[in-house]
Amino acid sequence: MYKELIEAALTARENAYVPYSQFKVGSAVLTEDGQIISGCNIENASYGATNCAERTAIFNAVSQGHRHIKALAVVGDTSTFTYPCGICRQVMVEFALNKDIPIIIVKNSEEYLVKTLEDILPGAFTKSDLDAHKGEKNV
Ligand SMILES: O=c1ccn([C@H]2C[C@H](O)[C@@H](CO)O2)c(=O)[nH]1
Ligand SMILES: [Zn+2]
Repeated sequence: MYKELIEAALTARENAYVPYSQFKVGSAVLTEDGQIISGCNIENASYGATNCAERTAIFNAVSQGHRHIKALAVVGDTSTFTYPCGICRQVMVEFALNKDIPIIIVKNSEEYLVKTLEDILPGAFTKSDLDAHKGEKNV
């Protein structure tokens, strides 16, 4: 079922720009209209400017006009499962169709785990928290 998304993440990993960590990561997202859009990690000599594969894939989708993702796959470069970092989890929440979308943690094309976004970032801070604040503010 997730085969195409996993293959897109594996292919995207080939373009990872990782001169500092040598740790290649690939990711792919499924858009609301069924497109698959991918991304890789892109490092920088100023390490903090590095962009993870998951955010590259999401930002790539958003910059092509998509506002909601229905699923995301991520694959690292080891014999273990690579989970998304905290910043990427928060960015996923911003653009996910809902908190139950599948996040597919891939080891290789045969071995993967399927979690939900709520599983990996329970009780996330969202736009609705800001909306609640606006409604309650009395200055
Ligand atoms: O889920 C992850 C975890 C790490 N990285 C990248 C960031 C950096 O380039 C390298 C090492 O942290 O891996 C990702 O792209 N996604
Ligand atoms: Zn990340």
